[in-house]
Amino acid sequence: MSSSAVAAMLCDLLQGPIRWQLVACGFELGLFARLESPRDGAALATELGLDPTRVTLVLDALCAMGLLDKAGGRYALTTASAPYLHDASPRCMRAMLLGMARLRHQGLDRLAALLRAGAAPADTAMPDLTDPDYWARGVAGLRAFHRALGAEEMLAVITALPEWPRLRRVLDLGAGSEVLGLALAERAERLRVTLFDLPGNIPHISAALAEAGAAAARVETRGGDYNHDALGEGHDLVWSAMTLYYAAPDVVTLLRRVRRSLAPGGVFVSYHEGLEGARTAPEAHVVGRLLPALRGQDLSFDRGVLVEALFAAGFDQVESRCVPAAFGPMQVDIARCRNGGGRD
Ligand SMILES: C[S@@+](CC[C@H](N)C(=O)[O-])C[C@H]1O[C@@H](n2cnc3c(N)ncnc32)[C@H](O)[C@@H]1O
Repeated sequence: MSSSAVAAMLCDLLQGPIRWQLVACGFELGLFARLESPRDGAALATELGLDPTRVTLVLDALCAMGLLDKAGGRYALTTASAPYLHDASPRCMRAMLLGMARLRHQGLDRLAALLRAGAAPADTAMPDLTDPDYWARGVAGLRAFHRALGAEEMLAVITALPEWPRLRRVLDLGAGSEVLGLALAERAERLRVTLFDLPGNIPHISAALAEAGAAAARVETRGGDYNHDALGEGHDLVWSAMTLYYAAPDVVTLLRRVRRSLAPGGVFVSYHEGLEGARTAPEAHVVGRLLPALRGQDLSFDRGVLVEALFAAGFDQVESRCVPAAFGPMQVDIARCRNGGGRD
């Protein structure tokens, strides 16, 4: 990076927290939900019991960010921002962004204190990512992520597989929500999809499936711990995205069980980050996941670790490539067995 680019980047850093707090404030006060059509800023403030002058300043700043339009003193969501900011939109990112902010920002204002020797201050304790209740609460956030952009990015990887036209049985390991499974079932009538997740998450996922359309009849849930409970068998595709961190006692053991759950000719696809440069890149993952890492949950995989684990688990063909994604580049590892099956 040139020195002038470094200077510009350092100046831009000052904007980041302000931009995020403006969006968080818009969600918290219900501003976005009231700006579907143009509204007078002062009238909106009065309706919400807020200070009209200060609300106008905030609305102007949201306009400056490109999230609102202002015309004749009236404010409204833009065509591009409305799907992500309006609560009634199926792609609203509210639950996702607020959940991710809790995970990624909590304790940020005490970063220096966290680096001192000794235990992290109790008041900045992070959620325990191995706690089943954490994920049950997180289904809403994951669903919002999947609806807004995640499922689309993942679907593109799956439908590009050479096996796609003949896939019938799919297992989504650590699914997080019903969104990807439903999108797959809607895309191809031949597909039967099993969503495997921790038991605490299943009622939330099943409830959403019960409200979904006809394709939901071909999507089933299975609650369990993928380290101990049966994964089923005869899968043409096992998909696992951003979940293998929780493999125990190690990832090779889980991947061996995944291989055995495949039908002859079946394929396993992993969608996880791959850190490079001695864990200094990509910036999106290294910086984005810093706070959890500082709490001792430095879970990101180094690039190549999962490829090695796949070979160790008995797969004999592994293709690996990097794809762009909203939260930073992701490594797609596609594993097959030449002997055509998952048997040892
Ligand atoms: C970061 S989320 C990823 C969700 C989704 N696959 C995605 O890519 O957005 C991790 C998921 O793995 C699930 N999970 C964690 N440990 C698990 C275990 N031992 N057995 C089954 N699922 C597990 C969590 O409940 C959560 O839904």
